[in-house]
Amino acid sequence: MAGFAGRLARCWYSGFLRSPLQVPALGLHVGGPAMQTSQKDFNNAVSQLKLLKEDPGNEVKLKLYALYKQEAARQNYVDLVSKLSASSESPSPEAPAADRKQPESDSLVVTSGDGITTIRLNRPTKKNALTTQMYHDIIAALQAASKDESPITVLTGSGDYFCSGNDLTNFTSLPAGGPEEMARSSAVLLRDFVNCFIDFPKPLVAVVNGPAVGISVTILGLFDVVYATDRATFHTPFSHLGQSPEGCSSYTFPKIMGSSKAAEMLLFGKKLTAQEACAQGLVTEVFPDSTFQKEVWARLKAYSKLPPNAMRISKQIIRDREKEKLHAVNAEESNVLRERWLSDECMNAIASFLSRKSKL
Ligand SMILES: CCCCC/C=C/CC(=O)SCCNC(=O)CCNC(=O)[C@H](O)C(C)(C)COP(=O)(O)OP(=O)(O)OC[C@H]1O[C@@H](n2cnc3c(N)ncnc32)[C@H](O)[C@@H]1OP(=O)(O)O
Repeated sequence: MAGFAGRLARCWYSGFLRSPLQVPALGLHVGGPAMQTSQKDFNNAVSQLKLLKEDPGNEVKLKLYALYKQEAARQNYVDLVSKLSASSESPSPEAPAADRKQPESDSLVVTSGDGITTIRLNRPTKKNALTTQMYHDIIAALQAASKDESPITVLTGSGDYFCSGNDLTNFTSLPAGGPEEMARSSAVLLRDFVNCFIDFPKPLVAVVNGPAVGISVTILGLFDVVYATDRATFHTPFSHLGQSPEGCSSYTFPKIMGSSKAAEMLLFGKKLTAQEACAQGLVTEVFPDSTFQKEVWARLKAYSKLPPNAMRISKQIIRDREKEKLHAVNAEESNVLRERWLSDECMNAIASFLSRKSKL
């Protein structure tokens, strides 16, 4: 395990040295004197760090990484304020649901309107990669949506991606219990997250606005309807990452598309186009990107006027006999992944992505 911690520490350190200029908003003075470091001071400090002859050790590197993250938090602050200013200039037709506890982070936006509750992944600069906080927020949003007034619930993304899957930097926040504790708590969170989709009682629709990767693809087997832009692709590169299938895909994908097509995706990471995913039954319908939003939302608004109890009960009849099986599959997949996350294959793949050596 020391090897893993060392590898990640090296990644963090090299990432920090590599990307000082990716830290924006340094000139913004939002606090007291201690916050008033100028861009020049910061750049000087980074240059000095690069000149150090001796490795400052893991403890110092972790401190540097934490400070670097604080600067990233300032950027989030600026992004949020500009988003608030933008939304006060152009009011959206959808309103945040008043009776709903809003997500902890602005990386998830939940709105309700026209009989539809929309859960929007809102981290476009990171291709909507799912942070640990986002998993918690999605769980809370689904729980609230299961009880709200809207007959239909939608999951979609902001920007050009639907979602690039699990945020690979989630694995760098090692808790006191080390990698084993990180793997254990991630497996519990994964299981709880997927259970919410298995148990969701109303029509659940994915509006796939762009490429989808990893867990954002596998959970689609638990949705009732999946609409995709023709720009979308569907990619589950688990073997490339030393990982294994989740989201009940080891069960739903063979059922939906047959075992050999499922194996090509889940074992070999074959990326499907939207048309291929539709031909194989994972996607309900594909729309041209130019009319995607207009056509899909018009259709969903019409569907949301159907009697809600009839839709719920029909979903129950379709899905309920599978629930027990799905819960068992989810538990098994989460346990297997817990082991996988501690494997050399997985650690090397994550370290390689974080040090920018690899991309899908
Ligand atoms: C509770 C835990 C549950 C865990 C469940 C497990 C799930 C398994 C999976 O989901 S496996 C899938 C994991 N995802 C990936 O491996 C995708 C990694 N990302 C990429 O390969 C590429 O970023 C891309 C192909 C998605 C997009 O490439 P493109 O060139 O178009 O864009 P950039 O690479 O420049 O991306 C923009 C910035 O976004 C960061 N980013 C994108 N995806 C992720 C991600 N999954 N994790 C962390 N960061 C991601 C990327 O690093 C860029 O950041 P930067 O601007 O700071 O450089």
